[in-house]
Order: sequence, then C-alpha cells, then structure tokens
Amino acid sequence: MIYTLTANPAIDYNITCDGLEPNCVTRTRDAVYSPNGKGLNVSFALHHFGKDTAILGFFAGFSGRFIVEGAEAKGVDVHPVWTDGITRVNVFLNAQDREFNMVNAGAAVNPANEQEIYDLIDSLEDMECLVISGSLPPHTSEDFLSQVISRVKARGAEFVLDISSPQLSDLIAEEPLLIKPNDDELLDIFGLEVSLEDEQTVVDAMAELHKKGAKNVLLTLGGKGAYFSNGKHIWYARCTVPVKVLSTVCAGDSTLAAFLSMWHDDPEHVEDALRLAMATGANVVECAGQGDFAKVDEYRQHVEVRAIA
Ligand SMILES: O=P(O)(O)OC[C@@]1(O)O[C@H](CO)[C@@H](O)[C@@H]1O
Repeated sequence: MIYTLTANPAIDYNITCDGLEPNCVTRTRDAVYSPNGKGLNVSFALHHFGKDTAILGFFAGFSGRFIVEGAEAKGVDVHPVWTDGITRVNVFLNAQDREFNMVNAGAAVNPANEQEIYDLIDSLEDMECLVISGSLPPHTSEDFLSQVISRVKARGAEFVLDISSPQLSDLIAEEPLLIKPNDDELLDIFGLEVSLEDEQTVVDAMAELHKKGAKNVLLTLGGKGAYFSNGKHIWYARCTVPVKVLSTVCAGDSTLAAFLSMWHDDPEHVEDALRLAMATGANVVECAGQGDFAKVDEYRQHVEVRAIA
C-alpha cells in the first residue's frame, strides 16, 4: 500500500474573475471548495488509477473535518491526527490569463501531534511506501521529517519526497526511492540549473542528485514536459496536445501519482508510466483543481517519450 503524508493539508478554494483591480469590489464566480493538500492530491490520483492508497496528516477544526470527510467520500481511507486550530484554506484565483495563488501557513502542530504520526507509521504493517508531500505547518519540529523517514526505513518501506523546502538537500542523503523536484526547486535547493536546449545540463544534474542519494528522479518542467532518471538511463517526455491552461494547481501532484501508479510495481516500464504522467498533468491544468481525469486516455496517445542517455 502506498501511503501519503500531508503535514499541511488545505481546502483549496478555486474562484474565477474577469480581472483584478485594487480598491474595488471584485465579483467572482465558479467557486469550488475541495479537500486538498499535496499528499491528498497524490492519493486521489493514485486511487483514480487503481492503486491502493491511504492518507496520513494533521487536520484541525471544521476545515479539517471537511477534508477528511471529502477524502473518505472519494473512497480513500484517512488516518487523521487531530490538532488544535483550523486547517488552512488556500485561495486560487483565476483572473483571465493570470493565476493568483494564496497559500496560508496552516494550523500549528505540537510534539504530541508529531508523536501520533510516528506511532501511526510504526503501526501500519502494510506500508510499502510513504509519499511525503508539501510544506510543514507552523511549529513543526526541525527533525520531524527525518524522524518520519527513519521510522519508514526501520520497517523496510521506501519513501518518496516531494517537498520544496531546503531540508531536501539534507534528506536526499536518506536515499529516497524517488524525488520530484521542478526546475525552480532544483536551482533554489541544489543550485543546479537545467536547460532543454542543452540536455547535458540535465545529465549532469541527474548524476549529482543520484550522487547525493536519490535512487530515482522525476524532474518536472511544467508545460515543457519532464525528465526521469533511474541512475542508469534518462528519458524525456512531453504531451504534445495543445491544452488551454486554466490552473496549474494540483498538476504536479497528479503527475507524480500517475507515474507512481504504474512505475512503483513495475520499474522497468518507465515509458508507459511517463505517458500516463504527462497525459495526466496536461488534463489537470485544464481544470480548476484536480478535475476528473476524463481526457487522460485520449492524451496518452499524444505523449512523446525518448531516451536521452
Ligand atoms: O503549501 P504546500 O503544502 O506546498 O502546497 C499546498 C497546495 O498549494 O499544494 C497543492 C497543489 O500542489 C494544493 O492542493 C495545496 O493547497
């Protein structure tokens, strides 16, 4: 079973308006409130693609209950650790061709809450892999993620890291099964710059990430596609269907989940996993939020994949 850990879940509040001006009333429409957070999004997409998955995370207040109930209504089990306060609401405003993403800090946690997560991990006997995604809420202990990882490893399970925090530069030494940075994170966290025009930069960056400890790397480049490296070979993949981007929110999480849903059990079939991942990302950006993956099968036929090394 693939578990996901979302330390800082959110209700995503997606709204649309025709333009955004200061000092006046902005009328918005198409409001959608959905249970989210990076790891939850991964679990929802894994579930959609037929993989067993369950959610771990900190939840608080009415918004926390909304998220837990929403996830369960989608058919995904949740093991909530209840904390004080109110789980955050993140606001994603689409104003014509511009996206405004307002991401709040979240509800604080305390050491007793963290201990509950550690105990949960110790008790989940079917955990094969834990996907650790997203930001950390206020007051999280500095060693929270390394404590989580040491417990996952102690039970012989693997872990995947999708975090934007500088902590990734230390945690990579714990040998994650997979990391999923984007090009900005690669530059900010590791000082590695990659360019599609010079693929040797990708080859060099991948070599550096493997040297630091990553077993596999899925490097996402938004609409420009993605590279995957397993330490022996590197592939490039891109969906060639022209899509109208409504919102990029949830696209990275869904891409990761789609890739994992095929590759986790069958690491030799990288190309099929990349096709599903790129088609999923392309379909998700057409929707406010995660959407319903309705066009993924169609888009899969339009993904180019090539080995670059
Ligand atoms: O603050 P974090 O944890 O980095 O990101 C949280 C978040 O913006 O990421 C998801 C999209 O990837 C949203 O569902 C969610 O609101």
